[in-house]
Amino acid sequence: MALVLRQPFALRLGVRFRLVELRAPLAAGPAGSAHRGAAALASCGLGVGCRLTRLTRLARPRRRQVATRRDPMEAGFQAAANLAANLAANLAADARKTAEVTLDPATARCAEELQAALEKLPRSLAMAEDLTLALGAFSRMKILHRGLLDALKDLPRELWLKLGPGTFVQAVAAYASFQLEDAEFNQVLAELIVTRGLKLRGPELASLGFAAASLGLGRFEEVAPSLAEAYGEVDLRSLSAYDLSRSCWSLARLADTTNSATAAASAKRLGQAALAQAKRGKLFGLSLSQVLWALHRFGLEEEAEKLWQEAQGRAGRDAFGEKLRQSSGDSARLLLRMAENCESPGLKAAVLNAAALKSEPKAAEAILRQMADQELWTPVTYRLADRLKSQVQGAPPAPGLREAGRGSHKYVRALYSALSRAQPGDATSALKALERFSQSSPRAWLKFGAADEKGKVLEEAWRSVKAPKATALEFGTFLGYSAVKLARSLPNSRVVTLEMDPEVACLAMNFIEFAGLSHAIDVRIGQCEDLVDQLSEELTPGSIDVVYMDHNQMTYHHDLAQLQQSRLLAPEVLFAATQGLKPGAPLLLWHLAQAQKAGLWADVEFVSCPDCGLKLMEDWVVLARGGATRSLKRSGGIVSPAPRELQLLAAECNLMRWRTTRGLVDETRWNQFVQYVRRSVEHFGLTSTRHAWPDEKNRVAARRLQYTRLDY
Ligand SMILES: C[S@@+](CC[C@H](N)C(=O)[O-])C[C@H]1O[C@@H](n2cnc3c(N)ncnc32)[C@H](O)[C@@H]1O
Repeated sequence: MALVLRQPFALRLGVRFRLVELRAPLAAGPAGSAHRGAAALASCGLGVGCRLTRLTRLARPRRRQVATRRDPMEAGFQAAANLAANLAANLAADARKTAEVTLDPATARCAEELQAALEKLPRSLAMAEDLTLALGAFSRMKILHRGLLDALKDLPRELWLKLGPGTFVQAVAAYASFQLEDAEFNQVLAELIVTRGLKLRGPELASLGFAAASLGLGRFEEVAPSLAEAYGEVDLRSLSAYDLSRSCWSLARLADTTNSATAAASAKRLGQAALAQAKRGKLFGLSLSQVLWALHRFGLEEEAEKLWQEAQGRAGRDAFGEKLRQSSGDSARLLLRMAENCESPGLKAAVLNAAALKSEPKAAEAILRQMADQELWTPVTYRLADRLKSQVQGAPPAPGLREAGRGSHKYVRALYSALSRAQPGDATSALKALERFSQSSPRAWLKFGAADEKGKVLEEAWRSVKAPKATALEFGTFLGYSAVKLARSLPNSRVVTLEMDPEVACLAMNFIEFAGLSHAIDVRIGQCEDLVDQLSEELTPGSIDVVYMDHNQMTYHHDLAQLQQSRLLAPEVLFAATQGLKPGAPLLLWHLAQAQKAGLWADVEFVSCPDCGLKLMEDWVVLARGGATRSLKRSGGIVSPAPRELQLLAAECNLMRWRTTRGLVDETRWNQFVQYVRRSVEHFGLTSTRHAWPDEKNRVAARRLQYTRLDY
């Protein structure tokens, strides 16, 4: 059965895989009996029975009965798969810490045993079930196992069709959690979803829909209608708030939201069920923001408003972020509401300052008065009051609050450190103060992609832009450090900068006002993908002269493709991105190199620099200049998909990003990992084109480092 693509090929690059890292629940795979697994593994002669004793003792007994395989090879694979499930179960049960499981030699041995068994094992239904079990376990442990992924991809179609519905969903969900961009296999999965039919229980349907949306299967015409219909039939009372919200989100990602009555009707039902959950106090934060986002996409504004009224007391940052993006007109009112939930006085004052910055003068005056009553004026408020010629008597007296307050987050402390050390209106001293804060201790370190040597390379490139009144678009504002650098490097420019975290965006607005650049820098709150859609309605085609990306390396190439299709880019656009090697954006490197060969970019550079002042850490700044012979907007149809090795490498880079958030990757491991990324991309002809190291010896030493992989 051939599935029809919903979009022309040229548009396919724009299909998104966003939110998976943030929102993907780790696929819930089945788990077999630990004891059976141990016995089977011992009996098949792989020689690890004794090691298993320790591991199985840690595991919680699992209820699911798994038939023991007769064939010794099958039994060995089953045992290894059970072992993987036990390792993951220990993790889930909190019996062991993430670090232990990821770095544990037992995990490495289990991965090797699976690989060894896979190489010899004939494909059968039993094998496919065990494969699903093992892949689900590795997905939950956030460890990539290439052999398992390859085996899943190569499973014969008849086995896919024989898998029970639950196992099928688990297999697709586990695969999707790795975010591979394999268009060919996606087509196979899309076809299977449609062919097999969707008679599933509610939670299974939620998992499958989420996996399909994460993989971008909505591009295949039949997938969205099938899922929409299935959502329409399922008993929504069986869904938790979590499953309801991801179902709603998935449907909006998969379906053509402007032209599908079935999908809109299912979205409405899901929205009503979400409202019921909100009334019980069960829908908040990210889940709430997903439903709001989806209802808005379907044009179900009344439903979205009812839901917001019900749930806003428990909204959290994500939902406020989404609401702020949707209602640009009353952003000040929303920020005032958000400020009520800020515990630290420093953050509260910063959010109120941001509300005043977003208000008309009369409303801003009222906010300043409210802040004075609460003694929340900061140096930023004094600057703003000056600009507005406010009549309000500030409190505390000038210069105002310069301490973030006890228990404040590092980012808030960083802002206040700048407010207390730098000169108001002096961008250079403000930037220096942030740098000093970041360097003051390892715990204070902040990720500024445009600092140090990389900063010099970027500033030099920005200064070379010839457009007299350039418009620059930045992805990832954070505290506004690079936005200020951009605005300084491009005199008379307008910088639009995109930030998904509303509190962080408020801190940035404060920093920018303090640096005296509010007139030049416009901070927009929301997911960049949605904000770019909004910008393309607002700006004239060809109006963006500079793009700078420093947000999520996994999506750089999609975000660039979206910009190209939006026609917003000027023909001579300068595209710049940092973190090309750390954690790595192999797919962006591939796409740019391919597009340059196709004559879409006049010039592409990968500049090797030390990362953020760290001596042996290599990173690449990516620069691409327009002005080529072919129109940039056509690149989607010309650039060939990245080879599988690079797709897998991109997934590994993403897992390293995740491990960093768990404190699993120290500086030494990062130094080694980036060299592994460098060697891997060099196999595909992607090499650095120039070096900007203050000390060449360090670059040479860094390039000798070897990495022991955490993935398999
Ligand atoms: C490394 S920081 C940016 C640093 C900043 N450019 C600088 O040097 O000052 C990345 C920022 O991107 C934001 N971000 C990540 N993904 C995003 C997305 N999809 N849309 C908007 N912002 C995003 C994060 O919240 C974070 O604040």
